Amino acid sequence: MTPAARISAAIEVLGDIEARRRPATDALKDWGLSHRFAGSKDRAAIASLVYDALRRKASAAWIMGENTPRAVVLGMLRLQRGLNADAIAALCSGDRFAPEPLTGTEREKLDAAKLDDAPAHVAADFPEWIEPSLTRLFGDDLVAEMQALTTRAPLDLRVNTLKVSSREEAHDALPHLAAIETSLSPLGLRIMPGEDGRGPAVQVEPEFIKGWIEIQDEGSQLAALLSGVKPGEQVVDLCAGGGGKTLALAAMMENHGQIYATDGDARRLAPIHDRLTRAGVRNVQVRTPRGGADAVSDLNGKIDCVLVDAPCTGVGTWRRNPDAKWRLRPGSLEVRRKEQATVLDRAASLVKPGGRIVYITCSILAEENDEAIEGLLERKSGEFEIVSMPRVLEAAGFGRLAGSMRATAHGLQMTPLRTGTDGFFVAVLKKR
Ligand SMILES: C[S@@+](CC[C@H](N)C(=O)[O-])C[C@H]1O[C@@H](n2cnc3c(N)ncnc32)[C@H](O)[C@@H]1O
Repeated sequence: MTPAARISAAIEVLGDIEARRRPATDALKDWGLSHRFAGSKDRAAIASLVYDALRRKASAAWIMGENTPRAVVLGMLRLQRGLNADAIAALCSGDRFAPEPLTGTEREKLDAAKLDDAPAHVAADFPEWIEPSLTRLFGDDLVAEMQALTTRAPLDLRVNTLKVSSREEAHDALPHLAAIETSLSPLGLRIMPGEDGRGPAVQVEPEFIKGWIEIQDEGSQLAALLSGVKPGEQVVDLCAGGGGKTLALAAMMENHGQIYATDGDARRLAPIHDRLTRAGVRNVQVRTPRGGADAVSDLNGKIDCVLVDAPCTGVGTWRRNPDAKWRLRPGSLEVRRKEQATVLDRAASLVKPGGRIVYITCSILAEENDEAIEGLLERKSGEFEIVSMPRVLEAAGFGRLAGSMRATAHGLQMTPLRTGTDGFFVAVLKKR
């Protein structure tokens, strides 16, 4: 397919996403099924155009003065890909499979491409209704912070110290990935996205299959490291899901002590078994819930550290899932908040006196971060105290990071702008 034909395809897919209000992955999959002639490079290029258009949907529509899929794709080519009006006109030739030629107005709009008067939620591409929450967190940095969340995310790897002695060893074994060492996590390797937005297929690397490396955002690595878990501790990973954090905790504990990994949804736990084996983890008991029964009821009051990697809106991962932001609704935030209260209450009964709850979300919304913590403190009046973030950072050996992370009322906020990671929140509560 020509570059112009790929743009036509991206406009078509975007139209499908809008018309049927469906996730981008589904629309792209359907497009691929009905256009079997398109090769894998074409599909990847089209997906990349669609995701970039979703990243800049509001600002692209603003500069074009209309909200059609064509306008959004054209505006994105200008704003996100940096093409000038001439380059875009050359692509829109009207030839077979190419988009129709630019109208005079489109050309003028692309030439001007002005966002100066755009309101913050347009200039930085987020739903207007979350602006009050974001303003409370970011203040004057609102636009810069949210614009950083419209960029493409790198692919981060965590080096598994149960299998490799050092990050350097893994790095040296994978020179063709052109990875760089992450600056904050001592275990991270970072692969920048390619021109077309694609990353390498890390899962086929022999080192991945041997368990030397895991795919994990640097922010997620840091969140696990800030838990400060140590060899010999009793730990519950209450929302373990596919086990991303569980694996990181097991490596920190050097396979000593015990991690109980569970999740409210048994299906989410399914991949964890293979991942534990591949990573050489031997200190994890997977507790799969059955028939609605609590899988860790025997552990009440016995646990040193309960990790709550809470269900959340995932606003902090919008670089990777840009269509999720346009589907976020107040109702879904409310549902997540109730789930967060449930998991925090469950964690509160598992932790022993003197033990701690480490609360993590991949969100930047105060409603599911500081406010979730405030909710627990109120419900369990006097039982818990916040561990101050300088202490958490010092204890985990990360005192030097205090300046890069944003301190909130009760925890720490990582963001693409401040830490170059996904937007992660971490708070630590100690049981008195
Ligand atoms: C952010 S995901 C976990 C990701 C995982 N820890 C990782 O690092 O790969 C949140 C998880 O919370 C689980 N969850 C939701 N409500 C829950 C509940 N009441 N009890 C336990 N887990 C729950 C979801 O099924 C989901 O797997």
